[in-house]
Amino acid sequence: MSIEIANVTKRFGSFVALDDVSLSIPSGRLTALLGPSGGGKSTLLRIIAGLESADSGKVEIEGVDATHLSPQKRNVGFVFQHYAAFKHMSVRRNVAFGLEIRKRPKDEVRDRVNELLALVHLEQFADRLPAQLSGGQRQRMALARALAVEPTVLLLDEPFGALDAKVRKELRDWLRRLHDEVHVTTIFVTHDQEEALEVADEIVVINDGHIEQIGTPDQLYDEPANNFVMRFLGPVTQVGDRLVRPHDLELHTGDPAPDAVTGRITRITRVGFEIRVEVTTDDQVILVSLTRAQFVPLGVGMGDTVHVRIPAGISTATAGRLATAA
Ligand SMILES: Nc1ncnc2c1ncn2[C@@H]1O[C@H](COP(=O)(O)OP(=O)(O)OP(=O)(O)O)[C@@H](O)[C@H]1O
Repeated sequence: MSIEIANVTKRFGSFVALDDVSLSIPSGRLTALLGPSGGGKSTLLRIIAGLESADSGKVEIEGVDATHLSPQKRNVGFVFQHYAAFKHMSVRRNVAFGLEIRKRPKDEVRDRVNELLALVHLEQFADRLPAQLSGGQRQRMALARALAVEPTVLLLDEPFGALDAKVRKELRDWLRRLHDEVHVTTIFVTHDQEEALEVADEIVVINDGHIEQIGTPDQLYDEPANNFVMRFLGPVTQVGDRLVRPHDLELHTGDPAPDAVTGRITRITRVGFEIRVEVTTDDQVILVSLTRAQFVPLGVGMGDTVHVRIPAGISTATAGRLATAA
């Protein structure tokens, strides 16, 4: 285990930002801290970095008690949402900075910087100033700079948060590939469930100062520990007293299956490859998500009567607890 967090509590005045949090983060993995705004993700990351100190509890990094170590002594690299580069220095010099202040030999610095610029695909921009880069390129430079000093742990706080959706997506894929190449233990904060599901080996869901669940993307998605995780990880809809994912539902016409509920189609929306069908029953509105290939053969339209059922083996939640459909 690379990072051990034991019983960490952090208060700001009377507000409890982290409440007795314990967590093991494995070496060499890409771990996401995921949760809603204000839940405590950044505070936890800053405590690992040494930028904030816990009121109680312990932080261990690679077997060393880091609880009272300064950030410089923890050998961590950071990248934040708005990365502060040295504006008057070229990309190359920005990346070299950490090595130069450590007085590493010139040849070694040059070779390492070239290697890092290649890794983040910025070789051709080495002599530009940071202001001459796009937002995505600047965040890649920030990552190269953080990696230059070979940190034990790389900490990323919403590193792509300020970028537009398309660039975010590209950088996400790129971060995953980069991590597969360098394998440095990486922790990144995000409030975007899709980003966490796509990139992380392991996800820690943090809400209201405590951990709701830790698991792989599949575990969280398929076996959410509670309603909060189920709702946070993806869309849900309610059928009777059960929460279920809209794309897990089945729609049929004709005679209703014994376990189906019946309603009328009150809305049909097409979003890319997905068809969202709203079915209104006597007492609820159910959202069903189908592919075009599933929807077209049904031959249904607005106002038609349809039956909705939860197929066997689908993970559902009831108010307050989890159940699996029989
Ligand atoms: N220096 C501080 N002084 C007072 N309150 C703080 C301070 N830093 C954080 N908080 C509070 O602690 C709570 C947790 O903040 P934190 O930044 O860890 O949340 P987060 O999960 O990272 O949210 P976001 O995604 O919005 O950054 C918030 O309610 C925040 O207002």
